[in-house]
Amino acid sequence: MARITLDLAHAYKPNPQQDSDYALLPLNMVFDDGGAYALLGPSGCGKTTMLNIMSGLLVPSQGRVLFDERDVTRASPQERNIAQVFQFPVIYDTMTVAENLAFPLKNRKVPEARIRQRVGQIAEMLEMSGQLDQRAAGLSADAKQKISLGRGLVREDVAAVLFDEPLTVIDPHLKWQLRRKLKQIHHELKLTLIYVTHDQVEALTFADKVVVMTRGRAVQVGAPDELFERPRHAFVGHFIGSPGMNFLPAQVQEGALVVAGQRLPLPRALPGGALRLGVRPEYLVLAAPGQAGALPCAVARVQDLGTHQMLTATLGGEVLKARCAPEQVLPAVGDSVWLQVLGEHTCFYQNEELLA
Ligand SMILES: Nc1ncnc2c1ncn2[C@@H]1O[C@H](COP(=O)(O)OP(=O)(O)OP(=O)(O)O)[C@@H](O)[C@H]1O
Repeated sequence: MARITLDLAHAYKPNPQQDSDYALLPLNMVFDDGGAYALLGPSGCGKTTMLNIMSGLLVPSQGRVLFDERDVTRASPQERNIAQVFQFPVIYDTMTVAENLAFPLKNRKVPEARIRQRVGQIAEMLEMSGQLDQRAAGLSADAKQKISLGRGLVREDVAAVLFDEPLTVIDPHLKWQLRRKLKQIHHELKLTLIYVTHDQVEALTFADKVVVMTRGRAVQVGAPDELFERPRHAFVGHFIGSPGMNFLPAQVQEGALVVAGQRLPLPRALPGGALRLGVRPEYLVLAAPGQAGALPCAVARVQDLGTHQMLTATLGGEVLKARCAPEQVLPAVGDSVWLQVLGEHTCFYQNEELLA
């Protein structure tokens, strides 16, 4: 295994002039040996570009890639000793499940006894022990993709295992199980795993550290709870969570915080200029009329979502969402409601960046 350092940028077109010419803007990032990482972001943000640069399928247009201290910028995937799992199964239909799992080990001339042991271990982890002697051809798409996962995980000597949206073809119920399974496998095998997805649930369940990306930029690398509690960039607040963070334009004026034309006590030292106040629906609670740090809003919608209720309210032209307990008695549509926008979980952003 290896610690992977990226100090690079990538543009597919020659002579990039502006930020939008880059698939990956200049970045400096370290993936620790043995870590479980997810690269998370919307379509086109640069996840696959970053993964392909790590695997050696793509040479960055500037900068370099290090595996530990070794410069591998121009080394092939084989030279880097990387295992990869793609969206669709890459297996041999004519071989049995066991032969498929053994293949990467046979190629590396691992002794037979060790191969049997390791194939047995991986099959057990993926709950495929009963299918080891079956031919892959007759298996479902889900089972075939499980074999692909197994082939990615079977070698002990790889620098890292890279996954590119590996659960896309998997049935939703099994997907849920496999996400958890992969996390457990990571703890048992202690391999460096890097997992590309645009699905936050997948990223947050699987990874110890999530790299959140938008428009070619890695805007935050953090544990799932850090991304939830202290999004360092407004995009992270918006992208993580369901729904994402509420944002309100705000300004410091004469020692007060002005939000939607109302003056609130300044919660902490904040600079002048345009700010954005961010508060997650989970922390936007109902308050008594006139309570410090609360604002009067109009109830636009109340939804019973089983595990919780979602209250949607408007404040001037802004829309706010509050996640409320299922049994909480909520005001009716059209009523006025006071919502606590200031509290210990409230974040402030300037130019999209979290202020200290
Ligand atoms: N071979 C290529 N040639 C030119 N531009 C490319 C190429 N591959 C990707 N791009 C562009 O680079 C940017 C990043 O693409 P990339 O595939 O890395 O994003 P992604 O986050 O993996 O998206 P998706 O989830 O849709 O695969 C996009 O604007 C894309 O159009």
